Amino acid sequence: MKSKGRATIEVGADGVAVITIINPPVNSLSLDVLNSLKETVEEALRRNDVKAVVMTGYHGKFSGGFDISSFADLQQGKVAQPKPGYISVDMLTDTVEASRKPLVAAIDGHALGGGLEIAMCCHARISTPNAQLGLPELHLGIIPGFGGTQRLPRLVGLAKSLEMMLTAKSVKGEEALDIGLVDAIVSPNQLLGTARKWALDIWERKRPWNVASLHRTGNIESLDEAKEILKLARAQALRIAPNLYHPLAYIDVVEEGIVSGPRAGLIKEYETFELLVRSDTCKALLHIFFAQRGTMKVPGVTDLGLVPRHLKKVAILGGGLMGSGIATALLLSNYHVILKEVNDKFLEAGIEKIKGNLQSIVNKGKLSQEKFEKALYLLKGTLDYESFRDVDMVIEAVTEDLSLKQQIFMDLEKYCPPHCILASNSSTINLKLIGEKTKSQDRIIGAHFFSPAHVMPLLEIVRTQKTSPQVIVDLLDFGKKIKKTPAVVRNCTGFAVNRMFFPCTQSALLLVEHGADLYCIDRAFTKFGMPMGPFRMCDLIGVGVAMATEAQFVLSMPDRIYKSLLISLMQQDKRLGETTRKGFYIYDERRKAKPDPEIKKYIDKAREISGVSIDPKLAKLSDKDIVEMISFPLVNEACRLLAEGIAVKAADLDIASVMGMGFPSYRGGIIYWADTLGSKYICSRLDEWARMYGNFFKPCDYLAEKAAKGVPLSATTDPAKSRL
Ligand SMILES: C[C@H](O)CC(=O)SCCNC(=O)CCNC(=O)[C@H](O)C(C)(C)COP(=O)(O)OP(=O)(O)OC[C@H]1O[C@@H](n2cnc3c(N)ncnc32)[C@H](O)[C@@H]1OP(=O)(O)O
Repeated sequence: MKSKGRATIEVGADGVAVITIINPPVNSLSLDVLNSLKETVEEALRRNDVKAVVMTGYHGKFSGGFDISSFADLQQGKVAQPKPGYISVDMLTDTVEASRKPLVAAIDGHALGGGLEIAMCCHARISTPNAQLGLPELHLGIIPGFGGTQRLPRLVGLAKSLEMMLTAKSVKGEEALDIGLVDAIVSPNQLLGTARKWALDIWERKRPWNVASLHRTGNIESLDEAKEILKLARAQALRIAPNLYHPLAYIDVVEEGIVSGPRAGLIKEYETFELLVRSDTCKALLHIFFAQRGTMKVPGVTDLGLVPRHLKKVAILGGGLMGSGIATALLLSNYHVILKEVNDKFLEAGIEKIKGNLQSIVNKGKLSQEKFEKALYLLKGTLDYESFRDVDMVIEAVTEDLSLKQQIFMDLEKYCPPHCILASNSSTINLKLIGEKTKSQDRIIGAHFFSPAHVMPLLEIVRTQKTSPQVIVDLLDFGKKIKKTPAVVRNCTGFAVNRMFFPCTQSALLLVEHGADLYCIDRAFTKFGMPMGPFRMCDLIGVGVAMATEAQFVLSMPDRIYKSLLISLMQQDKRLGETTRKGFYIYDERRKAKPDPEIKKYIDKAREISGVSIDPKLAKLSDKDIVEMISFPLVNEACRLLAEGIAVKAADLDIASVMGMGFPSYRGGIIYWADTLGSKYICSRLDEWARMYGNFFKPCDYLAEKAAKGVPLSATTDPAKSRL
């Protein structure tokens, strides 16, 4: 059983008490820890042999913030503070911050959320250069609840604090020093010593007693300026996340502190926190938090005690959009990369794309020139397999052509060392077919990236029945190292993400051919929270890719394909999407999409050929109906993935939908969202549409069964029965 978290106190001969927060792995602030922290601070303040206090975290980690796993108890009202705002006001403000003995925070590792809020109550903060300090609460659908909304603006200024909180981004030690969040940075081995001395210096008046963070005014803007900044922040929050309430609630709380004083701000912060922690948004985002970490746990694989091997050198086959994006991601994580192309021209183009990707990161100020050059130094181009003799992994990223891929895997088997992992970035083709002509099936695996590969957060890891657990463990570790969230799924055509996404496009085509407006569909989808609608997405990936994907699905799921000729008619006229500046939309030179009235011509023709008649109801669909008619087929396919054991946990599909398709995280992912609507409702609507528009909408057995029993879709199969 996990031991209780606690805080310990150790008083040195110098009169400094070191209070250590202990709750591995991230020293989160459970109620046990907070109670113990209060007791140790009170002890330090009481004891005559204590002059000053240093607060730190166990094992080089200050604190990852309030214990997120206890949020469920808060939501269910199982725990409550002894009185409103007790932790924030009584404990942190009136005990820690108001203490007459100086407290200094010694920060290494993470000081996030409640962790940073406690540090901000101290009278000085010393940090290491690599420490990460931030208030990421908005990512969880809440606002800081331990005074962060009031202290951060007063320490670093309103504008910077809004930037940090609204983006939920942390800053490292150096930047924290620049903006006034910490008072000094030192190396980890000097941290405690420096913090002790700093605390004693304050006690001995060798350093000034800083005004408490809550009452500082030096860095905060004037009232007029502050109001202007808050107005801009509200506009920005509405633009970025129009469906979300909590960023606006957070701005209101900050404003309350500025207009009515920090104490009033603390009270409003408490009230707002209590409200938000019970919101659907918070529940969905908490689900995503744990689901994301859960992807690293693959039953029957990660519980075998295997240690991931160190992959040093990786070869990438193909320098196109995907290959160059993958290479960029690897170079940024310090992997040696060999890029192979078929001729000089393509190789040069691939290398140029990689340089362009890296340069754009430099231009955004997120990569130094030195690191840019280091990344390029790690890259080698080649036209043959000679340099593949010592690679640890190859990622094939050539076009979706089965026979080409089969030939490549046969070649790889000849040239690569026996330990080398043979990965394919195929987005749709069944891996069993790709590796069919080799004897290396135990080391063949899918490493499916999403475009742009150096930006998109998901790595879909596809295992066949023969892929060895060691190779899966290696890929999970590799995914984490290149800062992707891995999701392990079973092999099939389209794997999880594309298999779920395909019915979305199909359903959109069906609706349009039956009379719905294409642009209304895309608009309803983006209002729902998707980054773009299915037609805009089709233009982005290109009509050619959409056709190739469809060809694969026509073979693997012929019984539930909606046959539309719309895309092939567009292809015949070279309306290939964004690249040709004409697809479902037309594009200006800055790639801004505009509806094109000409598209009606293609829709009419497709309708005429397939003999579909217009259903006038579809021209007047509400946004809600559009979203459901497009998304429920997706839910249906997700259910098939669970029934077939392609995904072992419903939560993995939530992550795959959020990180691979841009499904809004604040809706908790596809299955979580579906469960908020109820399996019965979804099944009945699909049934209704199946009667009206055909088998494409027919609910699968898994969905029908859950609906009949009235149980959630996430109540998955017996894992033992799953094929994983
Ligand atoms: C009142 C306050 O204002 C409210 C708050 O403080 S809300 C909390 C704010 N803090 C956060 O949002 C930080 C969340 N945590 C993180 O971002 C990352 O875990 C981290 C950067 C601290 C560490 O990252 P990393 O080293 O990659 O470890 P990671 O795999 O994420 O986490 C390790 C384990 O700690 C758990 N964990 C991380 N932060 C936690 C937290 N705040 N509470 C409880 N558990 C936490 C994870 O669930 C995971 O558990 P598992 O091993 O059982 O899956």
